[in-house]
Amino acid sequence: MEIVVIGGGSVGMLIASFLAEYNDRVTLITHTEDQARTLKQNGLVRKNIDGTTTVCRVDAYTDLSYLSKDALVIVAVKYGHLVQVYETLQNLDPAIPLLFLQNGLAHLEEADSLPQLSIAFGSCQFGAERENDVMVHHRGIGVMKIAVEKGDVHPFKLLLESPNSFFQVEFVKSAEEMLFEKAILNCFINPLTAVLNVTNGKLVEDPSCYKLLQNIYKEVLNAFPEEMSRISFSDVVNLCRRTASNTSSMLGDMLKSSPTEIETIVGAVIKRAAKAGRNLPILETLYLLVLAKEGSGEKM
Ligand SMILES: NC(=O)C1=CN([C@@H]2O[C@H](COP(=O)(O)OP(=O)(O)OC[C@H]3O[C@@H](n4cnc5c(N)ncnc54)[C@H](OP(=O)(O)O)[C@@H]3O)[C@@H](O)[C@H]2O)C=CC1
Ligand SMILES: CC(C)(CO)C(=O)C(=O)O
Repeated sequence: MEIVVIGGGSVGMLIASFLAEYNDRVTLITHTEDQARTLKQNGLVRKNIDGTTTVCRVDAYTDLSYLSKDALVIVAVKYGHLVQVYETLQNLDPAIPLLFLQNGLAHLEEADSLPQLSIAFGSCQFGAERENDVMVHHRGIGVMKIAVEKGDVHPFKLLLESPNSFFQVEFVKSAEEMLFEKAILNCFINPLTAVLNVTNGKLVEDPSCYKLLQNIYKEVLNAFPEEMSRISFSDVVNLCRRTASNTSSMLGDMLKSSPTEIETIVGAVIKRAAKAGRNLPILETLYLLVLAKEGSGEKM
């Protein structure tokens, strides 16, 4: 089966490189002709956690017009780019299975209304950082969780076949639960790293950041006692440690002066707390700080 990854950024390049290790029909859909051409010429280069380099062959295009009928399509663009991608997907064969890898909550309902019969959502607990058109750094080991929201689970099972222990996939039952838990984890890491301009590891190395993390944890625990029974404070600390050298995707956006995913991650969690009559004042402050920084257009 062909695997097509839309989005030649950090996550798209990283997973395409792992998938290409055991599937010789991996295609990346990039934004620019330049990136597609260089990828085809030079291959996709992954800088591994242990300092080694892996080069994989992938195909690359800027659109899906050539797509074969037996493809699995993985969407690895930022939330803000999904509107454009949805338009393309509307015109694809409904039999083509789709997997969405965005952080946040807003895309869950939106993607459900696409014509495709099999739709799954993923939650990536690894760190990835694109260096240039052909090179990506693997910045933290973590599983990719997948929940099949509708349709056939079978086409997604192919993702379980990776022989590489650094790329592990796990199936879970509820996409809603999985995405909410990941959004909560992102609420601890993404806005703080974006505001402070630090890597994920700094949040647990610096005593003041650590205290802030503890305070946010207490606040979120109070707002969502049931959901938080599945997320311990050590889960938060471990995610920071496992992705210590990563620039979070939100900080990455700030550094590029690109729109962040603050609404679909932190905004959505604050709204859900408000519905339950709970306030999240620390998180709301971070949310506003990110919005203010974004609005100022200041490059960090
Ligand atoms: N980076 C990380 O460590 C992690 C990220 N995530 C999540 O994964 C998702 C993707 O993030 P990330 O990979 O970091 O983002 P990036 O911005 O690095 O990558 C997204 C890529 O998609 C490209 N793109 C946008 N629209 C299209 C399109 N229509 N067709 C083809 N390519 C397109 C962008 O091109 P251009 O730059 O030209 O716009 C960019 O190269 C986000 O939701 C993020 O929150 C989850 C876990 C970890
Ligand atoms: C897993 C983590 C926190 C890695 O940085 C991430 O999801 C992100 O950067 O958006």
